[in-house]
Amino acid sequence: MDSAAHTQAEPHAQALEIAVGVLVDRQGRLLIAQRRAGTPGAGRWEFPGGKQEPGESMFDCLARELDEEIGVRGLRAEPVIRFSHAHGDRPVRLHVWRIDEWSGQAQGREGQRLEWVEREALADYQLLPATGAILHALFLPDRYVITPSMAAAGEQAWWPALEATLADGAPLLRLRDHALDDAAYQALAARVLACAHAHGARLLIDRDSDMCEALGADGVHWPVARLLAKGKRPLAAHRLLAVSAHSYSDLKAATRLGADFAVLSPVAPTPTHPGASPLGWDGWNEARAEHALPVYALGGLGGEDIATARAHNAQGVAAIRAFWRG
Ligand SMILES: Nc1nc2c([nH]c(=O)n2[C@@H]2O[C@H](COP(=O)(O)OP(=O)(O)OP(=O)(O)O)[C@@H](O)[C@H]2O)c(=O)[nH]1
Ligand SMILES: [Mg+2]
Repeated sequence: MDSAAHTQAEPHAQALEIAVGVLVDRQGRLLIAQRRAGTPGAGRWEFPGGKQEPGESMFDCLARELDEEIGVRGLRAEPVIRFSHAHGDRPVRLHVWRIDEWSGQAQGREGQRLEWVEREALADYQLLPATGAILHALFLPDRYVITPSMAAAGEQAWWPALEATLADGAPLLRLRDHALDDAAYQALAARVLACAHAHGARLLIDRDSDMCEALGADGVHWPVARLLAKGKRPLAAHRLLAVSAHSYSDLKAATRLGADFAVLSPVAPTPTHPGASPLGWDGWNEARAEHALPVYALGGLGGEDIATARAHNAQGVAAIRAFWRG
């Protein structure tokens, strides 16, 4: 079993527990702080936060650290993601919150520099490793829509359903149609992309990165085996690389090879994959573990499962039928 292997190989018990707070102001800018000389990662930029003290809950730790480091209190905070990664000689487990309301004016109380930065401008800063996972978790939606094949739905019905799905507020889509050859898929994807962008939605395609570039699509979605065969991230950093995973080791490979997010399935039985045995939430938890990337739960789930999914450290729910307005 993957999960047993992981417990033996990576003893998370030794990880330092860290609360991290991302303050977001009314203009959508994020607060970053520069690590001081003499601390690990000096000079790099981070989101404020720090180590849990004995007897303290993670939220109390967040509140204390933000008060100590930047002088803000009265946090209204939403959990965003929890993940572990090796930082220096010790693994750290980051518990990340998004904070939209607080009292007091943020100031560097330990002599550190602070800056309010627009998301797009963060690329100009030397951030701590794994900040990418935090940013994706902050800005990816809680639903990921996978399109049904056009042949199954019928072309007449498919296009109005796409429009209705987009109008319903589907910010992220994957165009899944394995029956089409590359030329037909590319022609379809060009049209779908225009619709998606007209609604401010992003579209990932199932094909190679050259097609993604040629179309100007927002990224690609691959099975993990395809990424393993490629051996490295196939895309520029500004495009999204999504990966389909079914186990702890799939997610580990996806993380190592630079995926931006993953979809882990199946949670529950689903008619589209009748042979697959469901993970259930316990199995999902074990496989999701604390990989440093956002992971959607997929398989027999819908909008009503988003809260449960988020409580299991999921980014949200991915679905075909539940989100398609066909
Ligand atoms: N605050 C923060 N720490 C992070 C992030 N990412 C990340 O790997 N870390 C790591 O998590 C640990 C945070 O501990 P810290 O040095 O801030 O601890 P602290 O505030 O309690 O400081 P202290 O040890 O001076 O009391 C560091 O090893 C840091 O490199 C992040 O985005 N924000
Ligand atoms: Mg700190």
